[in-house]
Amino acid sequence: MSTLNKDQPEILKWASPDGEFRRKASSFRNTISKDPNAIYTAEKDRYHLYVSWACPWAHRTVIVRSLKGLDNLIGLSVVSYILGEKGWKFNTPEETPGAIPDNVNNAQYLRELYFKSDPNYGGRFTVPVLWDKKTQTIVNNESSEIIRIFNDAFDDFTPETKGVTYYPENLRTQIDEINEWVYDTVNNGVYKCGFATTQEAYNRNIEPLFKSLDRLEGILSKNEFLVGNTFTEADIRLWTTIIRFDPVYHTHFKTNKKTIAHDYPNILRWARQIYQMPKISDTVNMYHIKHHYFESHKQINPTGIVPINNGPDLAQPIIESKNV
Ligand SMILES: N[C@@H](CCC(=O)N[C@@H](CS)C(=O)NCC(=O)O)C(=O)O
Repeated sequence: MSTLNKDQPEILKWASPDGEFRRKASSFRNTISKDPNAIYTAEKDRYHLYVSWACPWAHRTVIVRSLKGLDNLIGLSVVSYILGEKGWKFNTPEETPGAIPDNVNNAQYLRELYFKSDPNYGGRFTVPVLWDKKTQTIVNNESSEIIRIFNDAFDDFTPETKGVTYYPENLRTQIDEINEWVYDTVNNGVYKCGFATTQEAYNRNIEPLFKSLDRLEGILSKNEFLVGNTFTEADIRLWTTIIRFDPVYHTHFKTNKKTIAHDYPNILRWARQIYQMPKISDTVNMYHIKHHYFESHKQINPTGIVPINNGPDLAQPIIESKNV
C-alpha cells in the first residue's frame, strides 16, 4: 500500500488503497429534450456549460457545442487551470488568461453548484457541468451524455447545423463498440497509469493502453476516421486524449513507451486533420492543459515544474501516411 495517499487531503486522493485509480460514475444524468413538456426542454439562453480548458472530458463538450453552433444558445464559464484543495475555482481573465467567471451563479468554486443542486452531494466536483438556470440545478455532469444532448436537442434553434450528427443512426453499433474499449484503455487508461500508486497497478494498465493505441493506428491506416470515412463522436472522444498524450501523459502519467509524434504516423495524421477542421483549434488551450496537470497533481510532480514539450505541431500540413 502506498504511503503517498495518506498525506494527501481527501479531494486530492486519486487511487484506492490498493494503488488502482477507479473513476467514479457521474451523478447528474438528466437529459434535455425537444419536447416542450419535458422537465428540461430545449430553450435558448436557459442552459449554461461549465468547463475547464485543461480537462479532456470537458473538452469534448466544448467541441460539440462549437461544431453545432450552440455558442449563442448555451453560455460558457471556464475555471482556472489549477485544481486545488477546494476543487476548481473561477478567476477573472485578468487573474488567469483564458478563464471565464461564473456570471450565472456567481460561484467562487465549482463545488457551490453541486451543493446548490443537492445539499447532500457526496461525490466529486467535476467538470463538465451542464446547468439549468430555470430550475437552478445541474442537468448533467457526464461528458459522453452532454455531447449527445448537444448533438440534436437544440436543432430547432440552429438551422445551419440542423441534422448534422456525430452519432448517426446507421453507425451507432460501431461507434458504441469503439467508445467502450477506447474509454477503458485510452481515455481512462492514461489516468489509470498516471494515478497508480503501486507498480502492479501501473503494470496492469500500461500494456492495454499501448495495445489500444496500436489498434487505433491500424484502423487509421485504413480509414480516414475511426468509423470509416465519417467523422463521429468516437473521433471527438479520442482526440481530446490524443492531443494531451505527448505534452502531458507521456511524462506526467509515465505513459512513455511510445509517442504519437514518432511512433503513430496515422494517429498523428488524423489528429492534424481534426485540428485543422473549422472551429476546432479555438477549443485548444495548451497553456491550461499543461499547467493544470503539472501544477495540480503535486503527488506526482511535487515541484510543479512544467516541462517544455507542447507535442507535435497540429497546424502542420497533413502528410498522407496511410498503409505505411
Ligand atoms: N466521467 C466524467 C469525468 C469528468 C472528470 O473526471 N473531470 C475531471 C477533470 S479532467 C475533474 O473535474 N476532476 C475534479 C475532481 O475529481 O476533483 C465525464 O466524462 O464527464
